Amino acid sequence: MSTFPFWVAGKPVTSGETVVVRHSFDGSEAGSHHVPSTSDTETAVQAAHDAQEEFATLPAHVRAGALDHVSRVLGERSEELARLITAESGKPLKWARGEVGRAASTFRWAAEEARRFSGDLQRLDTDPGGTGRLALVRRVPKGPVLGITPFNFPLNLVAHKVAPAIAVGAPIVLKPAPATPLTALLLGEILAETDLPAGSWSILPVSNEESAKLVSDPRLPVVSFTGSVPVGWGIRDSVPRKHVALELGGNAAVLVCPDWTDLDFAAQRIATFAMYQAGQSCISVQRVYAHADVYDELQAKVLEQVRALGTGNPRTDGVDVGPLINTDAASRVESWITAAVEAGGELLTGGKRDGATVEPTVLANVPEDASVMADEVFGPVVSITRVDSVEDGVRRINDSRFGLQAGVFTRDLPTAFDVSAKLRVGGVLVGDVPSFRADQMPYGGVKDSGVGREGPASAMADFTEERVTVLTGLTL
Ligand SMILES: NC(=O)c1ccc[n+]([C@@H]2O[C@H](COP(=O)([O-])OP(=O)(O)OC[C@H]3O[C@@H](n4cnc5c(N)ncnc54)[C@H](O)[C@@H]3O)[C@@H](O)[C@H]2O)c1
Repeated sequence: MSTFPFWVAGKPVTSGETVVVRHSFDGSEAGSHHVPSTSDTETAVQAAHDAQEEFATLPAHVRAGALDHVSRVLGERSEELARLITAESGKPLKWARGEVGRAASTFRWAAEEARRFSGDLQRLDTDPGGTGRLALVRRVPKGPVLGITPFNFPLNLVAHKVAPAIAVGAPIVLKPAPATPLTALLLGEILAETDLPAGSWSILPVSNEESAKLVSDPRLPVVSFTGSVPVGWGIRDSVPRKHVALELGGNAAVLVCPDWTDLDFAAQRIATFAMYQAGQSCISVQRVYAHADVYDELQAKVLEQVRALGTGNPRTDGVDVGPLINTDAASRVESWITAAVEAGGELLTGGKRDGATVEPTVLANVPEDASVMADEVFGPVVSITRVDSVEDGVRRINDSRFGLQAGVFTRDLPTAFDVSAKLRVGGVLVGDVPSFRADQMPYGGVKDSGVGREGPASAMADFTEERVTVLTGLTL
């Protein structure tokens, strides 16, 4: 098993202290890493601060070239990366392979955006006082970025912090999740092959306490956080004068309208994306509202699909549903299922736990205030509820403190527009489940689910601000 160095100002660093990362399925060793000391962290932050000007003025083609290199090597080393993701996160191999492909695409899109990222030219003589004046509006980095990432996508969510920061020339200090830091540290090897300036990137697998100190460090004025709701909003509240973007959790819902006839397709999508990654995705399908006209047939088909999923060792090809990140998480999910049944919900399949693995579970007609409905399950559990009208479904989806994405199965265009106008979420998928994200589109939530949008173009806008240069005495 490898022992990974951490990265300070683009250089690999080892220390006297190492930590072992274990596989949640069987406790085997996934690898280990060196732990940064306080002085390593200080060196990384100061280097980011000192690198600002050099990085911001580096030609765009150099930044884009570095991003293209990372994208290409991610593709070349995809199997090695996928196996490491599986080892440290328990994610089934097929999903881990998909994640590497997504990360390669994120770096590639960031490279393309870096090439077209530019400013604006405004003539100011539209008012008499502006005669002979021209404004050059450039976007410049707000300053070094602190990126903090969760355990569930150890590579792609790291890519969503690192790639846009490089694209705009903002130094980044990346703090990966304690449960899954190894893939980010392996990405460091690939970043180190580029000729990005020293100080432009560091990867520090530090504790939550050290992470909180980084949050309050004034040399890192931008915080881009993906993770849980309480930690995210706690960070934002603790540093009101910083620019803090939050990509947080949800209890994503699907509405199946009475006109939708392809219930096999809807059931297959619902089953797959309720259970993929054992439900540990911020846009896993958690709540399904099905119109009474289609409810019985849909429920039967979802059950059939869920029962057909392959569960077990995530390292085995063909396994769809593996363990949760640890036994504590699985116990919590199990207790929420029990509470839902005690509150009157019907357990249609699943419900049992073995170590960190929870059986794919389908519940029906659970009261809206049960945790499996109202909170974020982050486990392989989906609840199906009968509704009498599309309006009732929209009302129930909106009656949530979260608002990340939602799905609506309809082929009726006016209904699609009406529902997507009324749903209070960051994104609506028409004809599909909400568990879709592409790098070209803005991605993020409202309400407790966060603030700000990601995707290379959106994050690049978020990491920068406008700076105006007014040229005077010109013939326009
Ligand atoms: N919206 C999105 O794009 C998105 C994507 C994936 C995951 N998530 C959410 O992430 C959550 C699961 O991830 P998790 O359990 O790793 O989340 P978490 O909040 O426990 O941890 C996220 C990161 O924050 C760090 N951290 C924890 N306490 C901190 C503190 N006080 N100060 C600074 N840093 C601190 C952790 O070490 C980790 O790196 C779920 O809620 C999920 O919905 C959201």
